[in-house]
Amino acid sequence: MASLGLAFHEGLWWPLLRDAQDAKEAASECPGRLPAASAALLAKRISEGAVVVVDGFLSSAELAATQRDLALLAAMPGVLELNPKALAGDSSVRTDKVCYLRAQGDIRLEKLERLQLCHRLLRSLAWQLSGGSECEEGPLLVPQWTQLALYGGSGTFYSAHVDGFTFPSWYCLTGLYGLYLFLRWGAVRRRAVTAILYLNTEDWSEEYGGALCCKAPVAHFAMAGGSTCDSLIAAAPGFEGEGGAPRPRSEVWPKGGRLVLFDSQVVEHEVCPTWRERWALTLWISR
Ligand SMILES: O=C(O)CCC(=O)C(=O)O
Ligand SMILES: [Fe+2]
Repeated sequence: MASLGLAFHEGLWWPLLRDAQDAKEAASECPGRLPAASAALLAKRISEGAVVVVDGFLSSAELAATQRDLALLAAMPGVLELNPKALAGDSSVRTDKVCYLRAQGDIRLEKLERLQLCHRLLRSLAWQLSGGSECEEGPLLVPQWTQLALYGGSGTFYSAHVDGFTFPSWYCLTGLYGLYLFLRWGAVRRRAVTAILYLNTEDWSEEYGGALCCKAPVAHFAMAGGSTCDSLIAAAPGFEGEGGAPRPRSEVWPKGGRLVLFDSQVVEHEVCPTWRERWALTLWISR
């Protein structure tokens, strides 16, 4: 019983989602930036299993100001730590450094207004993606925290994985152990949409490596008139994979200001070895 309790408490659910907000509440701090008319299309593409890419989600000026914030943050001693897996002694899965940013009471963010804006913009996406109403599959839940990851430029990587975890139907036959796992993976099980905002140079070169490689087709858009636009334009013709065989592998370069969205339970992805510093701010929208 004690280990069940521990699984529940330590097992991601309590620490990670206890103070999550519903989508509407999370968006109340910051108006969503996606053009309202396009948000439904993006949600549809995500539900079809595509990796949605939106270029120009941040303007060049916002990106430059955010990069200044990142330099300040990186200079704060002990703020970026090795990721939890590597800290626990396993560096075979991922080698990035991370810092978890929280919406409230995070003094590190107090003076970093642009980074705060990025955090809020990500947190406002759930309400936009659900079309400003509750989703059929249940309301979306927005954690208070985002993950800021720094991949150093020495071949840092994150091997292939899926962000969520769906329990196979037979797992209930495993009895108490199944219940333990169910609780242990509580928050991961509840991840719905992964939202990543890249904070690197806009002209990221392929030589730098660091692609987000996905086993999924890409649906590519750009903000039509900069980050205050009222519509999205399809940056690549249509939905790659639509009508034909889905592309088995897509490479998404971590260009600054680019937003990437995908179904956390479905899309297998990896960060290929990076030869330049690579920053990514991630939110796992849950349910
Ligand atoms: O930074 C990226 O492009 C993806 C990172 C990732 O897959 C993760 O943190 O789960
Ligand atoms: Fe991931």
